[in-house]
Amino acid sequence: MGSPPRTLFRKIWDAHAIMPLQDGDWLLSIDRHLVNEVTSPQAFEGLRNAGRRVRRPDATIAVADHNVPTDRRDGPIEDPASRLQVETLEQNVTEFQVPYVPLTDPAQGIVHVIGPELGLTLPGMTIVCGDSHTSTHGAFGALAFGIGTSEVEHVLATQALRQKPAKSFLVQVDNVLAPGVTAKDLVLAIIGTLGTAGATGHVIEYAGPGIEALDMAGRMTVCNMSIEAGARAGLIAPDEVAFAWLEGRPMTPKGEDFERAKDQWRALRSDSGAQYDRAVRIDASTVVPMVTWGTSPEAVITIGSPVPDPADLNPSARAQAAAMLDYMGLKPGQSLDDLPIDMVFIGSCTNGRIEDLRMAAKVVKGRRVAQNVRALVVPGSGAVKAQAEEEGLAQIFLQAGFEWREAGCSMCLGMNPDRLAPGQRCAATSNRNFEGRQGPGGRTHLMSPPMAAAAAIHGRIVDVRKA
Ligand SMILES: CC(C)[C@H](C(=O)O)[C@@H](O)C(=O)O
Ligand code: SF4
Repeated sequence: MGSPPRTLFRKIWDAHAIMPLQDGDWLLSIDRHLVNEVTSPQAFEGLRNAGRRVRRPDATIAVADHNVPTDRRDGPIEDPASRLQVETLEQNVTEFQVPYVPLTDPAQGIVHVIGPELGLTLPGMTIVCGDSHTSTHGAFGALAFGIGTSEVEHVLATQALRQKPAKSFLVQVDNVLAPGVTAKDLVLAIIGTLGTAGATGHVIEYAGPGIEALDMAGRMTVCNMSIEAGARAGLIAPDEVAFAWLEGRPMTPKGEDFERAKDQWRALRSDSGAQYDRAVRIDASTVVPMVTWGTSPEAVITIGSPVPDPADLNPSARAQAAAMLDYMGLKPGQSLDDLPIDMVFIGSCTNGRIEDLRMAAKVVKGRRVAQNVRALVVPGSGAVKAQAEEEGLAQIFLQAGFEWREAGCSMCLGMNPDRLAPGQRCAATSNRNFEGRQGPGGRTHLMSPPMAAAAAIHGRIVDVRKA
C-alpha cells in the first residue's frame, strides 16, 4: 500500500509544514515574501522596535504599486499620504537591506505582475504578500496567499508563518471557452455561481480542459479573483505551458537546473483519487461575456440579461439588491447592454498583462474612443509597457484616443490620482466593484479587456462579440 492520494494543496503544504502548534495551527515555512508600501510600514516598525533584522532578505522583494502616480515617473509624488508610504518603504528597504524595485526601474510594476515576470514565482513554492490578490501566483502551482500586517512582520522576522490548513475545493472546468469569451468571463461566472463567500476557508484548485487551454495570463486572471469568491488561494497544477512561460526569466533556474526543476514540478498535481472537501463543475463552453451590475463581484450577469428586480428576490436579498442598484444608478430589470459610460480602465493585477492588452488592442485597432469617454490603459508592469510599445499596441491605443500610462495599480483603487468623480460610471478590467473603490461615489462595472475596449469605442457597454 502506497501513501493515500493527496491534492496539490496538500503536497505543497506537507512540504512546508515545520511543526504543529496549538489549536490546529501549523508553522509553515515561506519561500517568497513580496512586500508593498501599503501593508509593510508597521511591520518594519515592529522589527525596529524589537531590534530584529529581516531573516531572509534574499527571499524577500519590495515594490511600491498602489500609491504610485501613473502619469509620470519623475519628481516627487504630490499627494502627501502616498508620498509618505512610498518614502517609508524606501527607507525601510535600505535600513533592512531588502531588495527593492525602485519606481524608476524598468521592472517596476504591480507586485503580482512582476513576481512571475522576474521568475520569483515558481511552482511548489509558498508565497505570501500583505495583499489579498497574492492568490494570482497560484497559476504557477505555488501556494500563494495574502497576509495581514502583523503576519508580514512575522514572516520578515522568521520566514515562517502560523497557519491553519485550508480545506480543498475543486473547480473542474469542462470544455473550452468560445471565441470572444475570456478567462475574466470564466472567473466572473464562477464567482457568480459560488458567491463571494462560497469558497471561504478553502483553497480552490482549478482543473480540467477549460483551464489547461488558458494561457498563463488567463490562469493568473482566474487565480487572482479566487479571493473574490472568499477563497484563501487559487491553484492550478503547473504544466508545460507554465514551464515554457517561466523559462529564461531572470530568477528561474538555468540550463540543467531548469530541467531538474521541471522534473520535480511535474509531480505538482493532485493524485488521482485525491479527496476534496468540495467540488463543482463548470462548462466553459456555456460561458458568455459577463458584466457586474452591483457593488460586489458576485453581482454579475451575462451581457444582455436584465439586472435583478429586487421585487422578485427573497426578502433577505431584496434590500441589498435595491441598495446596490440605487448606488449604481440602475433601474430594476434594466439591461446593461447600451448603458452609457464615462470612463474605461484597462489594467490591474487581474488584466494588466501583455496578453490582456493584445486582446483589447485587437478590438480598438483603427477605431476611436467615443466622445465624452476618457479611457486609460495602464500596463501592469514596466516590462508589459515596453513590450506593448515594441509590438505597436501602445500606438494603437494612443491613436484611438486612449491615455497610455506608467505601471501601477492606478484606477483599480483610489489610492493614487487615477480616480472616478462621484457618479461617474466606469468599464473596468479590475477585480473589485465595491462602493467607492475607484473613488467616492464612483460606479464600477467589471468586465474583460475586450469588453472594456468595446465599451470605450462605443461609449456604452456592449457585447464585444457583436461590436
Ligand atoms: C491595499 C491592499 C492591502 C489591498 C488588498 O489586500 O488586496 C488592495 O490591493 C486591494 O486590491 O484591495
Ligand atoms: S491592481 Fe488592484 S487588486 Fe491588484 S494589488 Fe493593486 S489595488 Fe490590489
